[in-house]
Amino acid sequence: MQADLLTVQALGGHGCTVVSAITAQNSVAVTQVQAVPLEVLSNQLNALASDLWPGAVKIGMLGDASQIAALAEFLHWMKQQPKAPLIIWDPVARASCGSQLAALQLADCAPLLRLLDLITPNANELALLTGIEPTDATSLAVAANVLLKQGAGAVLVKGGHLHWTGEECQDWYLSPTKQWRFTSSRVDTPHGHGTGCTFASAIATVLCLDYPMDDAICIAKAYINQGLKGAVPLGQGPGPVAHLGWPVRAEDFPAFSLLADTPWQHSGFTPVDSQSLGLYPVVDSLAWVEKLLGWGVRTLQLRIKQALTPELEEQIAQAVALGKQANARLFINDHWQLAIKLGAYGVHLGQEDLQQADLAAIYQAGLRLGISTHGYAEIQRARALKPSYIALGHIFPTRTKDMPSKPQGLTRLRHYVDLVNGTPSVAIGGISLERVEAVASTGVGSIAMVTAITEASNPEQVVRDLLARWQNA
Ligand SMILES: Cc1ncc(COP(=O)(O)OP(=O)(O)O)c(N)n1
Ligand SMILES: Cc1ncsc1CCOP(=O)(O)O
Ligand SMILES: [Mg+2]
Repeated sequence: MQADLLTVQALGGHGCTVVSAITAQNSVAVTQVQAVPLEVLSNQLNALASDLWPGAVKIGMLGDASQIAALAEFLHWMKQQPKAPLIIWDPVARASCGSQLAALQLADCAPLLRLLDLITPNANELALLTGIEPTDATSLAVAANVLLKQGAGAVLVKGGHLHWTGEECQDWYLSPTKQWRFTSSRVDTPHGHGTGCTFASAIATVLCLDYPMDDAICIAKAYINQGLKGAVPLGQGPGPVAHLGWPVRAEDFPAFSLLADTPWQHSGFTPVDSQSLGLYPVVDSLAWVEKLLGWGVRTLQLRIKQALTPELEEQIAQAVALGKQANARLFINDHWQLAIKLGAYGVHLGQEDLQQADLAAIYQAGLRLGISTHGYAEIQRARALKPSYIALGHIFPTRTKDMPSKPQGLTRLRHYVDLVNGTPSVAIGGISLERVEAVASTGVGSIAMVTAITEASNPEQVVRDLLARWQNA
């Protein structure tokens, strides 16, 4: 519980606690576990809920089956209220010193499982709950599915005890619609007391700060990695994981992939010839490409959201020829086959496009590749592909495209610029002339935009002003 509160505090949340059991424990052993009476449990829950409604509830060890039932009843009520909290359960069975803390029986847990947005068992807890040892990817998925069938929204199997993954620590996220893997190198330290609680509390806190689940897990994992690297011995057993604030070092973040992604080793897409791509208009016609090149633009994108037709091919062919003549960096959006066929400078692909496109063909053809991202996890997925640039968006509200994600804002953009760690970066979404200096101050290498140019009453003047402002920013 101390680890929970330190984590919530360090990541910018405010934590309140409900004690389910009093334990006598130190870094070496747990010598007593005494569940509190049900009345005491429910009085604590009511006291907090009537005062400070939570954005998320993180549950740790529960004393016995009657507590699980009482808590489930309370959370069921909470879930029906207007601002239902997210509920995350770290089903603690053992302390990190090895002592048994609680027995976990699936039948007892069923009323709670169906209320969960996320459950975060390690390999032992998953096996205790489901009776299935996760000895490989298949058995892990079968075991996780047992919990999903009980109604849990998602299962994150923590990789600390998944020894078959070798030097890698892999955390597996499975929900009815999403399957992800978060991979880090194992941190070699005996000091990891409180790691499980810290991880789940970090996820809960970051979700409360309005990050999506994939980002919350990514940030929580980076928080754990930096905390393990910074852990020092205190007491005679494993020292506590350190609480070092919002993670910012790229090396602490896990790799992120969809389970459907095919691993692929290569030395990196052809680089762009400048760390800073500068002004990057995104337009939907050959006529715009021609005008922009004439006004001095040297990075641009042809984004025609249309199926492949001979007319489209002709437009793209002419745009590629114009781009070459002007020695410009012309990226083709989505239509990677045509881009390869016509020898374009580069291709821009989004996260969904990555699943359809033949990346190896783009790589072998020597085309540059830009990838869209909308947060920490997608940036990590993109980084693993070693693209020519990474686009970060959408920074401000945009009318140009329906975005499933929320605007990122400048603070997150600053963090993302650190995370891309040297890969050229592009900011996109709602960027206008007035916002150039603020966006440039984040250190991002380029500003991409649509309507600030295409809907301007004097686009040529706006482009010339944008070029000048970027130069001076
Ligand atoms: C520079 C840049 N950033 C992001 C996008 C968006 O790409 P994507 O997510 O694939 O969406 P569509 O543009 O295809 O609708 C982009 N095109 N360019
Ligand atoms: C294609 C795209 N991808 C993310 S935001 C965006 C549109 C940006 O348009 P605008 O500059 O008009 O906000
Ligand atoms: Mg696309």
